[in-house]
Amino acid sequence: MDFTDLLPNATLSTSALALAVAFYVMVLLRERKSPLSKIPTVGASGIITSRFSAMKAFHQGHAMIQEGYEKYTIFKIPRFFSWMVVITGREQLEDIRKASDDFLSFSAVIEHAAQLDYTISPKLRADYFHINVVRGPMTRNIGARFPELLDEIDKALGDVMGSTNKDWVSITCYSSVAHIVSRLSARFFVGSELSSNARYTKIMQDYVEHVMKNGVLLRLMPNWLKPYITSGVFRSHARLHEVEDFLRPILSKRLEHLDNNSSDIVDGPNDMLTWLWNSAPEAHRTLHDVAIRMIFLNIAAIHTTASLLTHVLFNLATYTSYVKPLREEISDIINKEGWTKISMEKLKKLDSFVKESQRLHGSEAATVARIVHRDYTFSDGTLIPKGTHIVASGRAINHDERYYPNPQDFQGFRFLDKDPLKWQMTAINPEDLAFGFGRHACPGRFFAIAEVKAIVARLLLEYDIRLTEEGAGRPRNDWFTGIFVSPNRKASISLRKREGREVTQLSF
Ligand code: HEM
Repeated sequence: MDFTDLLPNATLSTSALALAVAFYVMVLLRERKSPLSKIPTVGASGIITSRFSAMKAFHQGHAMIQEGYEKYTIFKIPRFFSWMVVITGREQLEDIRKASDDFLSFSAVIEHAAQLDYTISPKLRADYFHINVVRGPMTRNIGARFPELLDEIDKALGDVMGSTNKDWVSITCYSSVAHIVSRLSARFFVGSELSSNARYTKIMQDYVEHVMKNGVLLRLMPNWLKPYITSGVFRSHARLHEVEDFLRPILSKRLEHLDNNSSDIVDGPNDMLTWLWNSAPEAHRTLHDVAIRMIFLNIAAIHTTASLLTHVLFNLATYTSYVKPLREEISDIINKEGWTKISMEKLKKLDSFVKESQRLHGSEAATVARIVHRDYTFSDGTLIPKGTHIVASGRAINHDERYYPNPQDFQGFRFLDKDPLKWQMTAINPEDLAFGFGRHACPGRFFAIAEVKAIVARLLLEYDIRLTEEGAGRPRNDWFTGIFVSPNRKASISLRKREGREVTQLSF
């Protein structure tokens, strides 16, 4: 072969190399100029090396956030396509609390992370009136509808335990609990017709997986491809139509009783379907609008509550010495006051036990997530450019010795004698970010906590509890994309009706 044959190829390779170098220099200059370059990095910060750190963060993001928390007040970690800026302190949280949505947006985080335009519907973000429904009528009606929740708990526990009520029954904890919570949401949101429908509760239960997992994959695709993949492969439209088919006949019946002047549903059942319809601006009074909001609220409600409840049950089964004092408190209050929302609020030991479970095991590595819509400057002068993801180091704060002595110990009654305004489950507090902070702090927390306490109280009075694999210790948590914590989904607990014996394995 003549050496000159290689020349065109060599010229091509040299041009490609020159282009790559030019691109590298351009990115380098842009990154150097970015205000983010002034913020310390955990992991590598080079253009190429930070990609390796991003890979590490995908598995170990929680450990990197812990490392940054111990060294800095503000830092960044690399994610695959962007930097994640992590704040650690009370002052920065106060800044976030004061900042308007024009600067720091929470809804943009959810829309982006879960690709809601594709996984549910672009109409969802046209109006967020459903958030006010949770803050208003939903929260106001917990007490009035508490007897129905109790009825649903008993039915759902019956599903999980089957007809056997003798000796230890082993249940896969997370899936069983998700089934119970999904039934309760369906009952409170639409009524017993759908809470007893296993297909409906399963669709709602599976929606979280759909938006979280498929949302991650959609983020990697170009926009033109997303509609085809979401519809053809991820079945987004089919799922939505199924929910609409469930809601259509129920809504139609309610629409037979419209107020002539306002087109509000009058005399309808006091539930989410009615509240959503009556709160919707005229342009959003459609089956589609109600269905997509029902789905969104189920996504917000089911996995979060089921995860907390699973942590609580793992802890009851692990730290069994708490069972007796908790049972005594529950019996005492229920005997005096009966089963009401108010009596749940009086269960102070249970409140502390649930909160400690959330603190030690359930807290997310990154909470209070916001996307910067307009360049934003924290009060210490740190400038964060538009488009950046900001989070707070929730888990590291929850495991900080300064706020929680012996933070790695499980102390079920840690919060019992502390100021309830700051330390009861429903309180929002910069030293515990489990329900977020500021204007977007979780509005569903009052419902979630009443629900968790009622399920645990009912369960403790009726059943004994233990780990199925007694010698193995508390089941280890799992991590999703390095920063989202989940209780072990496969682990079992065993329950025994408080009289009788016989062994069965049940799973949902
Ligand atoms: C243990 C259960 C729950 C946990 C741990 C939890 C946690 C959270 C967190 C961390 C946020 C973000 C707050 C922020 O970034 O500042 C949030 C927001 C939200 N949660 Fe919950 N949540 C739970 C249960 C529920 C329930 C039962 C509902 C009822 C529908 C609900 C509805 C919402 C809604 C609508 C938002 C968005 C608020 C907004 O955009 O302003 N959550 N939740």
